[in-house]
Amino acid sequence: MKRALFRTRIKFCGLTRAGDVRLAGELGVDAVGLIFAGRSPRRIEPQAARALREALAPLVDAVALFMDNSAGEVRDAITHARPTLLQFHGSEDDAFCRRFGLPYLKGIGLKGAEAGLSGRVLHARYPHAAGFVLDGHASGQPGGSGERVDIAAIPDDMSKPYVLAGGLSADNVYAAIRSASPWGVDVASGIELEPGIKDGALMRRFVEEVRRADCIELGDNGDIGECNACGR
Ligand SMILES: O=C(O)c1ccccc1NCC(=O)[C@H](O)[C@H](O)COP(=O)(O)O
Repeated sequence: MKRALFRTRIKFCGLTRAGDVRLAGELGVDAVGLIFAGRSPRRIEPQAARALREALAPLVDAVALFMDNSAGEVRDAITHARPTLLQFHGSEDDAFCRRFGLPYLKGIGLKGAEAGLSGRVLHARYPHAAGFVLDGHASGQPGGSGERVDIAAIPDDMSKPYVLAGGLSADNVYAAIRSASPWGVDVASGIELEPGIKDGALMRRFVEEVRRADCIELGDNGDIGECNACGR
């Protein structure tokens, strides 16, 4: 695949402070994840989400993340956070995920019960998903654990966009993008001091490494060429 002008999307997940949301926007991150899953140490209350939403720059997506929340909880979060995208990480089915009238991503744990599922099966199971978050943890487990995603476990027949997640950091995201060419990358613990408390320097380095990976132009034969923009 020729990657000239390709831009890997970046999602920072589990933000709890308005300053972190502002910095994410300034760094050019595409989406920030606000977590409403009961099992998350990064969980925020819907009322707190309102302030975070107001700190978000224009043209940056707010993603509301759930894991087996009730429909009432999802609606309440939507009212306060006004997300542009939903992300479901539990055993929700397609009918549940689509009933809120917003595009959604389905989180899939690449270990355990969902390991080995083909892209065809995932697309048939979640026909209305806008895309998938392919995560390093076991299915049924919460994300944000820093468990490293196994690139070899990614189904090779994904036709919808997928966001790669699980144990990514500034130290490994370059290699992950180069080997998997995902639509986007998602990170929670790899840019944190502690759950929900992001670190500005780690956030910045993560973005720089994604940009560096995008800068490399791969020819049709997989050869690495020079970046048109910076000549490196
Ligand atoms: O991050 C959480 O606390 C979380 C809890 C419950 C369900 C999903 C959760 N996060 C999902 C994400 O999108 C994370 O960013 C993704 O799992 C990557 O996390 P990490 O390995 O820490 O970078």
